[in-house]
Amino acid sequence: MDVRSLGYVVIESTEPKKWLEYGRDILGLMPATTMPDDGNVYLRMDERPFRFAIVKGERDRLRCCGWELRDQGDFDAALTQFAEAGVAVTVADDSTAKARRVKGLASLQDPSGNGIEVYWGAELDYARFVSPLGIRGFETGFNGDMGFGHAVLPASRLAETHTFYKELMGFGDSDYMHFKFSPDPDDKGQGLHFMHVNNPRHHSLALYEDQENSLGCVHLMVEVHEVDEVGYCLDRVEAAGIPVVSSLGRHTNDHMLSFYMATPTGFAMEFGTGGLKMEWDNFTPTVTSLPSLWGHKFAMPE
Ligand SMILES: Cc1ccc(O)c(O)c1CC[C@@H]1C(=O)CC[C@]2(C)C(=O)CC[C@@H]12
Ligand SMILES: [Fe+2]
Repeated sequence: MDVRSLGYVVIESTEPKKWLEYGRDILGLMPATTMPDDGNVYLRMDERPFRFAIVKGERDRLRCCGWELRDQGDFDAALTQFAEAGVAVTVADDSTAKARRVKGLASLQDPSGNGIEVYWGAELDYARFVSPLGIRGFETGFNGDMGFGHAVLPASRLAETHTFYKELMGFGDSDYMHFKFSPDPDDKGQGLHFMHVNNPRHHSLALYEDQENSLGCVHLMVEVHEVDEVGYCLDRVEAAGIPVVSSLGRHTNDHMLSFYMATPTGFAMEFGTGGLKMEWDNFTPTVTSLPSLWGHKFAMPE
């Protein structure tokens, strides 16, 4: 499978309006102008009609990640591969695909129960992207082909889930880390697989060994072009009294300069700049022992 990018996320929210305010006033995302007035919140960051869809529901959680395929041929081939692997897939009807602004759409789950959508034929929205906070744009590549950023998902079955993305969905390994927060010898710690798809972003997905997470997400990351935009965002977060989950720092593996904040859903949002653009042809996956070169003081996991 040749997954091109992490196209969007769908977030289930008891109060989508909170995400409208958070997305617009803190992140500087643009409320979509071309999406239906269906009570859901759609937020833009580039020429894609939306990157965040927030749908009203019973729970507060990440519902799924939307992974982009190149064309109908790749999409049909993916459906065949899922079927051969015995993975249950629901192919969306036309009106559901239209609601995502794509030509073809299917949904499934990874072995840890994280929601996945695969799609092809993404529509572009050429209504000019204007950040309500004057951000000059987000780092998403040409026509958004680097995806909106990355997602770190909980994986109660880490090894099986990693194999699923690697062997079935064709993701590549970027880096692996292992964390151990307690000296207890019975505590095996937690693994963290960083994985890339077919674009230069260092990782579009990370899988964090985690039994507890009921939010369906550890964090999402968005990237801006300029370091000052990270600083301005940090000022907005502090002024709004939003918890800073991790202080400013620079990651070892992708060189991202970022901080993390709470979102209305409870998982974190990483806001960063300066991530590496990788060439994968001659890349050998790494194992890294430290999350950051400097900074990134995390509020200890609850
Ligand atoms: C280590 C790292 C490299 C690149 C990233 O984009 C990135 O988000 C991270 C940090 C990931 C990781 C996390 O999200 C959950 C809380 C973790 C385990 C920590 O407490 C340190 C590293 C954190
Ligand atoms: Fe991250």
